[in-house]
Amino acid sequence: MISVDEALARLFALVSPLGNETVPLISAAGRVLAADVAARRDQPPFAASAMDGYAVKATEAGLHAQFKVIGESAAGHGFDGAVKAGQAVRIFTGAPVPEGASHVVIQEDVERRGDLITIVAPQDQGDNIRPLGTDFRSGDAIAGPRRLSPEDVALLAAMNVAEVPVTRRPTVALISTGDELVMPGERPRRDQIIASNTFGLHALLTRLGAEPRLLPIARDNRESLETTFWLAQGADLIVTIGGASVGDHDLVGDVAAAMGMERAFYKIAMRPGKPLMAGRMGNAVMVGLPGNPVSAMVCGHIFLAPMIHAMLGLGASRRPALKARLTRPLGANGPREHYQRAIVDQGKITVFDRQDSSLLSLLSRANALAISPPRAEAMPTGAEIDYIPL
Ligand SMILES: Nc1nc2c(c(=O)[nH]1)N[C@H]1C(S)=C(S)[C@@H](COP(=O)(O)OP(=O)(O)OC[C@H]3O[C@@H](n4cnc5c(N)ncnc54)[C@H](O)[C@@H]3O)O[C@H]1N2
Ligand code: MOO
Repeated sequence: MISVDEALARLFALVSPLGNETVPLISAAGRVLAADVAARRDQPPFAASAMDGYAVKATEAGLHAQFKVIGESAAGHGFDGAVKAGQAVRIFTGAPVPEGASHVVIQEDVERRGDLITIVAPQDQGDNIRPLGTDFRSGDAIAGPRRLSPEDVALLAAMNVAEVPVTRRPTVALISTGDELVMPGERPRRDQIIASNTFGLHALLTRLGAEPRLLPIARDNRESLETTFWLAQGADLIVTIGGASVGDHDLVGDVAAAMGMERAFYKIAMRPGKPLMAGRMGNAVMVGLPGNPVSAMVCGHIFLAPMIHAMLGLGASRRPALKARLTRPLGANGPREHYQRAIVDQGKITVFDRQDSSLLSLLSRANALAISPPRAEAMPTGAEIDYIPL
C-alpha cells in the first residue's frame, strides 16, 4: 500500500490545468481567473468629493471665512466652471471637485444664508477629497490565477471589465455502484439504503468549482457498470463510489481495467479510504472511491479537492493542515494515516470516540479531520495535532 502523499503525487501526475473560456462578469464569482486582467480606467476618474458640503480653495478654508455659492456639483452632474477666490460650489458625495477647488467643507461646518456660507468650525480633519486614481490606475492588474471572490467581482466591475478569462470547470461524472442503492425520496426495500455520499460528493465538487454530473446508479454486474462507464465519456474526471474492495460484488476495478483503464495505484495506507484506486481511462482520469459514506467523503476532501484545484490551474498541493491542542488523550495509531472526525473550537480539538466509516451523522457534526501519521504514538491531553478543516 502506498502512502497518502504518494497517492496524491500519482493523482497530480494524472491531471493538468484545463483550458480557458470567457464568461460575463455576472457569472464570474467562484470561477478561477486564468490570466491577469488590467483596469480600463482610473478610479475615481476625477478628484471626487468624499462628503456632502461646499468645495472651496484650501488656502481660504479658515474659521469664519465667507464664500459666495456659485453653482452645484452632484454625482453624475459635474460643475463646468472654476472656483475662484471667495467662491464655493455646493457639492455632494462622489461628485467631481471643480477646477480651482482643493477642499470640501462638510455642510455641518457651514452656516448658509441665501448664496452666502460661513465656515463655523476649524478645518483640520483633511480635505475630504479622493484624488483621481486613488483606488487604482488604468493598467493596474488583478492577478490570475485566483478564485474570484464577490469582492474581486466588484473590483473588476469598477475596472470596467465586462467579461473575464476563466479556467474551464472540470466536468466530473459521478457513478454510484451497488444493488442496494436507491435515490433519496424513493421507496427503498428493507434491504436497500439511500445513495448518500453521491449527493455529498456532488455538493463538495460543486463547491470546489467543478461541474459534477450524476449518472444512473450502476448495479453490481459487469454489463451495468460498462454501460455506465460509457455514459461517463466526455468527462474530465470519472469518479466511482463503492465496489472498490475485495468482495465478490466489488467489480469496479475489474470492469474499468477491461475497458482500458491504466491503473496508477490501488489501495493506500489511509483510514478511512484504503481501497482507493485511480488511473487513466481514455482522455479522462478515473478515481474509484470506497463506498463507505465517510470514506468516500474523506477521500473527496483529501484527494478530489486538490485534484480539482490542480485542474483549475490553482497549483498542485496537499490541503494545508492547521494545528490544535487535544482536549483528551489520543491512542496510538496503526499502520495507516488516520483521518478522524473531530470538533475544533478556539484552538482545541476534540476527537470523537466513534470513528466507524459508516457514521455520516458524526461527519456532519464534525468540523475537522484530525490527522495521525502511520504508527504515531499515543498523545496526551494538550498535545498539538494536525487537522484539516471541513
Ligand atoms: N475482506 C475485506 N473487506 C473489506 C475491506 C478489506 O480490506 N477486506 N476493506 C473495507 C474497507 S476499508 C472499505 S472502505 C470498504 C469499501 O468497500 P467498497 O468500496 O467495495 O464499497 P461497497 O462494498 O460497495 O460499500 C460499502 C458500504 O458503503 C455503502 N455504500 C456504497 N455506495 C454508497 C453510496 N453511494 N451512498 C451510500 N452508501 C453507499 C454500501 O451500501 C456498503 O454499506 O470495504 C471494506 N471491506
Ligand atoms: O478504509 Mo475503509 O474506507 O476504512 O472504511
